[in-house]
Amino acid sequence: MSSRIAYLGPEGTFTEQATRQWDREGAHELLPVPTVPAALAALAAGEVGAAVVPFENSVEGSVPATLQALQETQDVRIVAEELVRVQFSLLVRPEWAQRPIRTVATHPHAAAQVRGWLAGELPEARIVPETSTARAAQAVAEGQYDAAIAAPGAARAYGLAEAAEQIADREGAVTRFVVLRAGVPVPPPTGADRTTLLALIWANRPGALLELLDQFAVRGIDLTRLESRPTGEGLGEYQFWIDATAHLTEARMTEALLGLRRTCRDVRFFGSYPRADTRATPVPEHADEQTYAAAAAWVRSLSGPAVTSGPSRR
Ligand SMILES: O=C(O)C(=O)Cc1ccccc1
Repeated sequence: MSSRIAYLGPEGTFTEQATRQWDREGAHELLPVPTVPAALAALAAGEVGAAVVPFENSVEGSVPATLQALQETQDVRIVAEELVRVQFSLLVRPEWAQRPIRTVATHPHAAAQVRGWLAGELPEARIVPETSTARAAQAVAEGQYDAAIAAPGAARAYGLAEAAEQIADREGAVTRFVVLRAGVPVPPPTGADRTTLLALIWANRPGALLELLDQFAVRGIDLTRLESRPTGEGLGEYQFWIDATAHLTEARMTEALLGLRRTCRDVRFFGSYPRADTRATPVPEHADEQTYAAAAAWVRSLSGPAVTSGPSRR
């Protein structure tokens, strides 16, 4: 398998920062690709061993292009996640610093996070969506637009000047990136793990969403993201992306998956992997491994000679 890593490029994206953070030792060759589907295609073709894509932002929510591309893939697993603090600068060609800014290019997720600043400072400018913030910076260097909104590092990569720094409407935004691989086993549990699922519920079934949520609620599993996305099959046909803070091999998660599989039209498993913040979510006593094991032992014991009292919990 290739040891190269594809990432949403070109050079200078936030995704590159996430990729370097994951490839701490710089052991892998990094391959910038223009779009998320291109990263997944390189993975499927075996041209790279892993792909890093933006997934979710603390201000703007999920990255729809990533969810869409993942919905269309087969056999891709999330094996890790990385968190990157994002900061945005307005980049211009140095020789153009005094010219009026009529066009500003950036990634839609970045545009959404600087909307207030743009409305105040450049109310007349046309905002042009690009495939990434660094692609926007590169296009400014090529003369296609007057300015780009990108990471400060993109200024260095493309010889641009920072006309304004720290322009996000909300400070401290964090983006979550996922590392994808194909045909690999699930990494072992660490005690602070996340599982990503896509569940397709039966349409026109009252209570179907409540039933889905109940699979987690009764087993003491905390959800960190729940997102409805259209299936594309027709109005009212929805599927749900779920991030749950438990590992596939934990009894409470295994049982929740059994429940989902029984009650949903389809369930796709996108992986169990360590949480980047390494924060372990407390497990309620009724849902921890020992309690599940004790309960299972009790059920097994029932087929033997009559028991006079129930088990103690531990
Ligand atoms: O375009 C980039 O630099 C990306 O990596 C995608 C992105 C865009 C805006 C916020 C976070 C990630």
